[in-house]
Amino acid sequence: MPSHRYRDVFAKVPVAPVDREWPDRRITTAPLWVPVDLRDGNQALADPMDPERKRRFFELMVAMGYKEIEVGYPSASQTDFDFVRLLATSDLVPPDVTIVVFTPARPELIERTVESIAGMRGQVVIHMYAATAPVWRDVVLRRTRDELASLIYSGAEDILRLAGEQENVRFQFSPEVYNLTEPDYIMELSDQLTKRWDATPQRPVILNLPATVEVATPNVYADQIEYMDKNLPRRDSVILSVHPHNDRGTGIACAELAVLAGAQRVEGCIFGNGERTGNVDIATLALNLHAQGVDPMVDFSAIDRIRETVEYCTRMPIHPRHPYVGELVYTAFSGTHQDAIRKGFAEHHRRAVATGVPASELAWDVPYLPIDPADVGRGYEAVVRVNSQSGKGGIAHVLESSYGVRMSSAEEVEFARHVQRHTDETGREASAVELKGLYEEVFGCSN
Ligand SMILES: CC(=O)SCCNC(=O)CCNC(=O)[C@H](O)C(C)(C)COP(=O)(O)OP(=O)(O)OC[C@H]1O[C@@H](n2cnc3c(N)ncnc32)[C@H](O)[C@@H]1OP(=O)(O)O
Ligand SMILES: CC(C)C(=O)C(=O)O
Repeated sequence: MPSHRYRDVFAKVPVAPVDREWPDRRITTAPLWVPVDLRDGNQALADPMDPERKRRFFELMVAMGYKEIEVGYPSASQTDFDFVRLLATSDLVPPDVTIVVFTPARPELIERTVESIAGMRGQVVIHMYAATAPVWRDVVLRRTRDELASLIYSGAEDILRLAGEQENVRFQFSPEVYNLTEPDYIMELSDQLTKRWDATPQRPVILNLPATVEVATPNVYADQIEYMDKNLPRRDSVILSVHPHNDRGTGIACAELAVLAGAQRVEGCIFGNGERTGNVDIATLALNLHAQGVDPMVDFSAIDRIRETVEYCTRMPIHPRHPYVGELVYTAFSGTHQDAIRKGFAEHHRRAVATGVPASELAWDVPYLPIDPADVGRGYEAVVRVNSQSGKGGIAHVLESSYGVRMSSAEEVEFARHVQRHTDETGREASAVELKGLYEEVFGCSN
């Protein structure tokens, strides 16, 4: 492998030293989640969402309780523009939901973006971006630092001129590929933008710091965020936001460490659609909080319905091992896992009876299941499934939970031998019905 062709992040950009505090902190409240499925997710699809899909996805996000939603790139396509117009002219947006529209720093596209939000009654954020990292400056935009800064300030002034008088409008800036941009440059841009946009605690500016392409271990991103948190001018008038992608497969860790490091707002996609390996998965982030006893402030109690809508709108299936939502994530095939789960369930129900606390409210300590599948609307039928990797505990659990069949310890051992022979022969999973048939063959009746 020609690994010598690549350099680590430290060879590409100065990472400012920070007296880091994030490793000692804990997350005790949910950040503000901002789903960008209708923009960053949408732009990565082979077939972008049609109006009906956009609307269905938007309604899903509102129903789940998201309070700020990026709804599109209105200057990109008529579909995007029309969708924002639909939101501006209908009652689809509840009063407590803020709409975000996305634009590059190009005057004609800013104008079109502002046109799209005319008449919007609720809160709106105009989100302007420009790539600030050296390779993008030199190769893509072909501008020096100063020239690019002028382009950004000019975009900021255009936005202010066209929409600054609208009291329901706030401003956001994203230095694209923040994680590869010099910190002093971001500091300078941020200082100028918060000054020009007149950021105040009442009308804060959102500074969104994207890991547009993941390039380093998550601790480096956390340091980069904590540095901004500690050094940004007008910090109390800035909402510090992050936007991790998942190129190294560590988008979740980047987002979590960034929140520890001071990020107040997290952009991502539900189940992680997005450019290349995706945006950070804000469903996993939310349910990670839930699993630590922190209210995620969004509702995943019917996760399969959410999955169906997301799959329909993106036309992409969700992997069976996807955290919290995958078909197999609450299922054990292997014997010792099944045995532990079975004992864990029994103990859980014993404690429920002993304490009088309903099983659905009782503290959860069932081995191998980080959360109770019922919290996300899953049943228990699929928790234990049987194949040649299974053992007597799991087999007994399936028979008991599906048919109320209880075996003695000796019967469990004997029956497991028969099942093992059967699954070894077939090489497949044995369903509950098959197990019942086998049981009747072996013991001659169903008790
Ligand atoms: C990290 C992100 O996710 S960024 C968002 C990416 N999303 C999308 O691109 C989806 C929607 N985009 C589009 O529909 C189109 O790209 C449009 C309508 C915005 C622009 O289309 P076109 O005018 O045809 O330009 P094109 O797509 O080739 O973009 C490249 C031009 O934009 C310029 N540009 C790129 N980013 C920015 C920016 N943030 N601000 C200002 N100019 C920019 C480039 O320098 C280039 O200009 P040049 O042609 O003078 O060299
Ligand atoms: C411009 C920002 C928000 C973005 O989409 C990215 O950098 O990935």
